[in-house]
Amino acid sequence: MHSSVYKPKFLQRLSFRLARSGVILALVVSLVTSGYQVYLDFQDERRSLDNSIERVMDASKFAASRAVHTLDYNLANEVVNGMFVYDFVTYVAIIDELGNPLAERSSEPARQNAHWYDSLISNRTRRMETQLETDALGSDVYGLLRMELDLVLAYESFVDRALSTLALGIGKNFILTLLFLAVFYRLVTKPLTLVSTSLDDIDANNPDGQRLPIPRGHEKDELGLLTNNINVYLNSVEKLINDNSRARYQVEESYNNMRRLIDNLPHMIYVKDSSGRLVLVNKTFARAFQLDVDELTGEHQTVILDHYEEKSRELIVEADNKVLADQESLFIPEFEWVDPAGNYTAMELRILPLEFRGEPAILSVGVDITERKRNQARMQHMAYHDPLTDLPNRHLFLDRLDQSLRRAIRSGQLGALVFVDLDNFKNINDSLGHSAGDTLLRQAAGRLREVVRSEDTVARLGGDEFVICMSDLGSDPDEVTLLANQRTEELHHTLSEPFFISGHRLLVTASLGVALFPDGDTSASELLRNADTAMYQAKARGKDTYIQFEQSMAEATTFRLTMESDLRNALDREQFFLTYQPQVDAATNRIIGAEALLRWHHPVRGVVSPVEFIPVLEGMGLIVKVGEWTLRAACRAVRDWMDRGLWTDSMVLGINVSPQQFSQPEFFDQVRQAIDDAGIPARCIDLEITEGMVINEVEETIIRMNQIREFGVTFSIDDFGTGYSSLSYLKRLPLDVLKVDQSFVRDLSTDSNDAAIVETILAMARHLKLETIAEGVELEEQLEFLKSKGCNRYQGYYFSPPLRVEEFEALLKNHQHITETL
Ligand SMILES: Nc1nc2c(ncn2[C@@H]2O[C@H](COP(=O)(O)O[C@H]3[C@@H](O)[C@H](n4cnc5c(=O)[nH]c(N)nc54)O[C@@H]3COP(=O)(O)O)[C@@H](O)[C@H]2O)c(=O)[nH]1
Repeated sequence: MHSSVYKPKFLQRLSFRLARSGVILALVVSLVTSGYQVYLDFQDERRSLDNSIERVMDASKFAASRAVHTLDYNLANEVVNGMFVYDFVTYVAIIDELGNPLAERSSEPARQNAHWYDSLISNRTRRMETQLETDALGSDVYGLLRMELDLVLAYESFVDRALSTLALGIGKNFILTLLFLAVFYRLVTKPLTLVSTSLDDIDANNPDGQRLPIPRGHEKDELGLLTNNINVYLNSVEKLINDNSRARYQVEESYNNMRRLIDNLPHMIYVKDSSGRLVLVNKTFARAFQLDVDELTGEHQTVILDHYEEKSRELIVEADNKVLADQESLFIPEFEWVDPAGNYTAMELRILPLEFRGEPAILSVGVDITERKRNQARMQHMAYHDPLTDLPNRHLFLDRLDQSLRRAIRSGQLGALVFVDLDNFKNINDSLGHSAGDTLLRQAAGRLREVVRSEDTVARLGGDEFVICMSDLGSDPDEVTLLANQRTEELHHTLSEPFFISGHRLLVTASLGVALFPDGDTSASELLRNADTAMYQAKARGKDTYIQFEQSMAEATTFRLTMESDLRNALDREQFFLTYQPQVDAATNRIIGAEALLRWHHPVRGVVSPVEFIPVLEGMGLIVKVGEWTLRAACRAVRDWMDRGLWTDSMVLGINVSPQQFSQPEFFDQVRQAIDDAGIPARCIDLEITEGMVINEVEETIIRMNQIREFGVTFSIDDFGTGYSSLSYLKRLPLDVLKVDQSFVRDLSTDSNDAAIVETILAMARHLKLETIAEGVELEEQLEFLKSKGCNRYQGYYFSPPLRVEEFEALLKNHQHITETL
């Protein structure tokens, strides 16, 4: 484990310390055991010495007693000499009762060897005496037998032996200790050092699978167990390190993901500590201050607070403090700040209590709601304004009118409401297209706005209908009437000025209705209806004029509303029926086909003209359903006539198609279905379209017409010459027949212009290889003129008015029969 492992010096090594202790212990043990052994030997030695001396003394005592008793000096000397049996006897004397030696002898000094321990013995000589008695009872003592011993000599061999014993003991223990140490070194110290060295080679911070080898022969002992345990510990360490690094990786990954997430959020996210220091900010937040995340992190919030409005700043600091104190989140729905570029930004802020790195903090999430607010304002504007002209819409207008009405009632100041409807706007829309129509409406709105005062309200109700509310015109009804008419005249006039749209100079007229207010307890919406009624009256009186509302006019409006209501049920109640106007070939006088013309049988009013109800149906959008009914009814009639031999497959029935009907995506399917269901040849059907329908979205119209023509149906262009269409359009259309409008035919004989127009139309048709049918032929002169100009087909009262089905069938029967027999 590298640097963490301590390498002991020799003197600190376990083996040395064990050796040192072993040696000391061996010495002590040896000394104690050997000393004890010497002590025991010494006791034996002393006992043995005493016994020997005693024996010598006892053996010599009798003879010594006799020598004293008999004063036998020779005997005494013999006894004394005889007692020198041991080397260590240094002096023997037999002393009489007077204390005089009878015989005595000392050993020779030469025998007394010097020893290293001589000086240790303080009393080297030991004296032993026994009394010499005359009888065995010892009652009569008359001398002494004295003997002196040299203890050094006496114990000389013992000392040698004891020293040997000691030396042997110590030596033996010492050698044993050394042997034990060698074994200990081999069995413990060496493998321990090996384990320690191996451990040192392992990086504790990254064991990387390295483990300690178990020293050979130690697999089953404590060392093996220790090594195993260390390896188990290393396993745990490695697992811990792996877990730790995995956890660290996961923490880092989570942090990076969190960072990526918050940096890519469009919201401003920042965390402040309790002192107001920004400890975490995301990119959106930093970017708002034109700074990097790193530049802002760690800064005090004053850096950003400087950008806030005074009020917003106080609001935020207060909110932050409250969140910190209450530990509850707070929501600030709106506050403003100025970005470094000086733009005002509206923000929505959510502040939440948080613990950041163990410290109380606050998390703020700011959402830029500037765009949302702008959108809300835009939506609010859209909800109350007309998207085309940006004028107030019906909703807002009624609101303002209501306010003006109330004000007028309070103040007694009268006002006027003007209802404007452009005349024949539909024609412009149909012939020049919707975008031209839209431009016209925008321009008309602009002109109306220019004419009125700033306090007046101009609104668009929809289509070509505009309304103007003019308040505070005065308190005198006559003067106000005059002024209102004058202002209305100005409005009328401004709209009659030519409009220039898409290269066209358009002259547009308008019909206007005026209603003064207050008018009794008339409400705002009733006022609007009154002005509308007056406008309808202006239309009814030939358009291009203005009329002031009178109570009697209300009936006309009621009439129109009633018609709408009646028309809603007319289809279900089977009140519609078709009339058929024959189309004739002037050369052969044969009926070559017919035009199906719709009629409405009103239960009260009787048969109502399509001139009256078709615009209403178109206005209601009901024309699509009714047109489909007409298509099916006409095809069924042809089927019926063919079955009855009244109709040949060379005859063609013309069916009028309204623009709304034609623009339906499902129109093609409706036509094919009606023809298939009836089981008639498609060439028996001719669809009459108008110029306006064609000019609007030409490409799309051509595609549709071709699709239908491929099926076999033919196309006629109706009312040609009355719209804004040009030859270039006509050239591109997949047409079969051109119908000359009855308005040109009507005055053929009297109006040379009309005659020239008809002639031109016929020449154009010839050039484009189109069949021609003249409409509204009532007189022979008209027919003759048309024939002379090459138009042989005609339709008109001259031959027959539109007929009910049974009349038409009778005509078919009789007329074809007559012409065939001719
Ligand atoms: N979208 C649909 N429009 C339809 C349908 N049926 C009719 N119409 C259109 O209504 C307009 C008025 O039609 P109507 O009152 O039927 O008048 C037609 C004829 O009666 C009239 N006519 C025919 N000959 C003469 C005549 O000699 N003199 C005279 N004064 N009038 C005559 O002309 C009308 C036919 O016109 P056109 O369709 O242009 O050929 C009219 O515009 C119809 O188109 C319908 O089902 N759908």
